[in-house]
Amino acid sequence: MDQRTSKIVLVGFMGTGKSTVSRLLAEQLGWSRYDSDEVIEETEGKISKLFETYGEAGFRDIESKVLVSLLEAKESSVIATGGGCVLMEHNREFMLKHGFVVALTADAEHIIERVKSDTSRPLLQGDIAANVHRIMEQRKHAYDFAHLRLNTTSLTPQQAADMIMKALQDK
Ligand SMILES: Nc1ncnc2c1ncn2[C@@H]1O[C@H](COP(=O)(O)OP(=O)(O)O)[C@@H](O)[C@H]1O
Ligand SMILES: O=C(O)C1=C[C@@H](OP(=O)(O)O)[C@@H](O)[C@H](O)C1
Ligand SMILES: [Mg+2]
Repeated sequence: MDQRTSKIVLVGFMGTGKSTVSRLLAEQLGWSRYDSDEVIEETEGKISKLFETYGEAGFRDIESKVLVSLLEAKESSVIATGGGCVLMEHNREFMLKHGFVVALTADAEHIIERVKSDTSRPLLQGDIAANVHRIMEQRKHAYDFAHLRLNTTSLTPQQAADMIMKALQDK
């Protein structure tokens, strides 16, 4: 990890709490916070529209560019990524090089409960439960590369943030 600046990068499946926990962590650390999905929506438009117009591959290209720019910025920050950005090897390498990468996990049933009334994730629309199970199976090892894994199934977002803070102090 580049020692000139510090970055905490949260990765994990949709609904594991990356966006939520990143807010708490950034507040606790007094660091900036970025969420790649929010940056994309501010600069390029709604994620569902981007999937419609450019397909998933087009969205991934935009996402990778945003991720690289956030990781290269010379400031300490907490970065919440979208759940699929880990699918590109280059992104995984870049995250490991520039930050402390924390993978949030949760079991499928809790994830379904957390995301079922949210229509903002195009990959989950339709039969949300079936889509969660199918994509989780496809990505079952996708988050294994992280420096740290944290199962949030029975944690509140604050407890998850506290455990990440503790891991940083013990590092
Ligand atoms: N540890 C948790 N326990 C219960 N609900 C959670 C937890 N973390 C996040 N949530 C809720 O789950 C939903 C998805 O969280 P979010 O932070 O958007 O996940 P992600 O960014 O990983 O997709 C939100 O409604 C959030 O409030
Ligand atoms: O896992 C994925 O492929 C995606 C996750 C989403 O972000 P969250 O993980 O924050 O839900 C968002 O980037 C997009 O809908 C695609
Ligand atoms: Mg998110």
